[in-house]
Amino acid sequence: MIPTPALPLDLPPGLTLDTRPDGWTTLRVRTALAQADIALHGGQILHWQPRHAAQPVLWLSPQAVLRDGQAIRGGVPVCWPWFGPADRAGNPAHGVVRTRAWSLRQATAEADGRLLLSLDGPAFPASAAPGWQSATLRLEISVGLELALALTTTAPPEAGPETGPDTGAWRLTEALHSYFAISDVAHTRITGLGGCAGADKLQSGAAVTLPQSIDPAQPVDCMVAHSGEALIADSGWQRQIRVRKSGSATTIVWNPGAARAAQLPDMAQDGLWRGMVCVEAGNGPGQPVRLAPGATHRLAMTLSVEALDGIAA
Ligand SMILES: O=P(O)(O)OC[C@H]1O[C@H](O)[C@H](O)[C@@H](O)[C@@H]1O
Repeated sequence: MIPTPALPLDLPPGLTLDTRPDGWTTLRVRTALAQADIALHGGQILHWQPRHAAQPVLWLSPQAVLRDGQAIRGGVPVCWPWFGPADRAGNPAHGVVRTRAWSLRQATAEADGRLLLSLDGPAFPASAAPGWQSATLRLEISVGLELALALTTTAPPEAGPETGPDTGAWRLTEALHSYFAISDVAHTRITGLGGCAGADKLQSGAAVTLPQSIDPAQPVDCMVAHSGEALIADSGWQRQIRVRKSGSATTIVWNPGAARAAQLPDMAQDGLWRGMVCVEAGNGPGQPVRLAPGATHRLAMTLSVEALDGIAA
């Protein structure tokens, strides 16, 4: 069933509703500063391109589908209230909100040309994520020459399941799982994570320390302790994408490579994996957030794109 989106009656200039041929609704932002498309399904930004960028900044699989209960492959999926595999059988990876309908709470056009959107997280049954159904989740999106995303969690008012020093707290893992568009993995390097330590998911979670320059032409799936910025330098498109973040103690770097991509939904088409890389802002299982009942936490990410200075080999 395609949910009917709840929308404010008056949309500001630059924001329209787009009903796609498959019946799903996206919010379409077209301003003097940038263009963006946002699906209410998953509260997921699918496209952002500031006016000075010749190419979209976010990658969206041409095979992606908007389907109830399914995640959209690309853009910035919201992983919440867990990142990674579920801790109980039958639950999906990466939480319960990337496959459900969010609602638009507010949309405003700012005097400086930015368009601000505020989305409320979806309802979900208690069985999907026990206790979390009484949390409040909100995503704020600022579309302009930069793209800023802020995901705010207010923990349930009741005591959570944690024991030990944080008895009664809620354990949250999460990510803004950004997929970036690149000209080709062969022309791209990721920097800013050199020396950061964490887990290599390709080696069953073995300890890893990242090099100064990551070559995404080799399969990579690492979650490392890192709270600074990362750069995605692309000599093919002569640009670099800057990923800044706050409230995030983990950065996740992922490219599946050819063999794994062939097994993944919406990535199997020959060569699609070469045009994307994920550099994600989160709080992973190695650095979970523990929230007292009713406490608030804000995970934020700001993206910008600029001419390439040089590429680290
Ligand atoms: O296929 P999905 O459930 O969307 O997950 C896609 C990817 O997300 C993250 O980047 C993880 O680190 C990967 O291990 C995972 O494969």
